[in-house]
Amino acid sequence: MTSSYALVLVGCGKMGGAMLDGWLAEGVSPQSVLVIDPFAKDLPAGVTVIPSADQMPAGASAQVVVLAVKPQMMADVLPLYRPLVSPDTVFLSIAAGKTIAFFRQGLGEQAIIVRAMPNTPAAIGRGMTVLCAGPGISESQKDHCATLLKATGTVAWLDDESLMDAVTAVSGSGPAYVFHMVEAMAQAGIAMGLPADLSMLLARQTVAGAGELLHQSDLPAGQLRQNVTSPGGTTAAALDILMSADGGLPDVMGKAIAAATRRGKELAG
Ligand SMILES: NC(=O)C1=CN([C@@H]2O[C@H](COP(=O)(O)OP(=O)(O)OC[C@H]3O[C@@H](n4cnc5c(N)ncnc54)[C@H](O)[C@@H]3O)[C@@H](O)[C@H]2O)C=CC1
Ligand SMILES: O=C(O)[C@@H]1CCC=N1
Repeated sequence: MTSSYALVLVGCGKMGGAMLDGWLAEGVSPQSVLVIDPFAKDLPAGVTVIPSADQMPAGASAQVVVLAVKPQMMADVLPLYRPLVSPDTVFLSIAAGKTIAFFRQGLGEQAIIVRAMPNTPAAIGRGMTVLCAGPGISESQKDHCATLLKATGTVAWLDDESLMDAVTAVSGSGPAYVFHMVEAMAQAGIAMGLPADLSMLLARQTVAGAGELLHQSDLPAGQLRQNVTSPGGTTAAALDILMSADGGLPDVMGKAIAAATRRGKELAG
């Protein structure tokens, strides 16, 4: 077993697994990746997996250690990875809420940390990741992290770490809101008499198609919305409800994103 890894992925669940899929699809060599996860299953061929850090080969080193376990277990897991701390190793956390200060406390002040917030469309190269760098990181290490995450979609850097909980609330959790909208649209179609299968197909294809149009078009979302909306027509009737000043979608979305941001701050501790 080689002991010098380009990537060590600690936790290969829904998000870690999505990122791994994205990396492998973009040509990262499976042999350069070590996954550490006691419950990992269905891993891509060629990727080495071990159940726990104590089974790492002696003297193992890594360019990037991606910390992708639940925030609630991060404090227990971190001390196991202190042997990997070196000036040449970046610890890239994707955990909601957990701060750079928290990782420097768990791994030691010398540890080089990047706090990242990806989302699950990373699995198909259409993710959105925001990165925030801790002290001591070199420009080439920042470039390396950005290149790694660009393999899974779009990347943005943020200087003000205090905004990472808002980032998490918008783009990290955001795919769930969109999937829930599909569920809600399908349910509403059923209420209007559509067969369940057809209603789900309509809702799913409409959101996927609208997402793709948004992706490929240069027009702002508001213009794309107006392009659907004939004066006095069906869309306008629906938007009167969704855009109502009193309890419309902006109001509900504002409350939802504020709740997610608050939860991120709670998870910091
Ligand atoms: N699911 C999502 O859409 C996103 C999740 N995140 C963050 O990603 C992290 C993981 O979340 P999910 O993938 O959703 O959770 P998950 O539960 O699907 O994955 C966690 C993985 O950690 C593994 N694990 C448990 N104990 C371990 C240990 N001691 N050592 C190594 N691995 C261990 C589990 O077997 C599991 O495969 C969280 O910190 C979350 O905040 C960030 C952005 C989006
Ligand atoms: O729900 C969560 O806490 C994680 C972080 C962003 C998406 N999933």
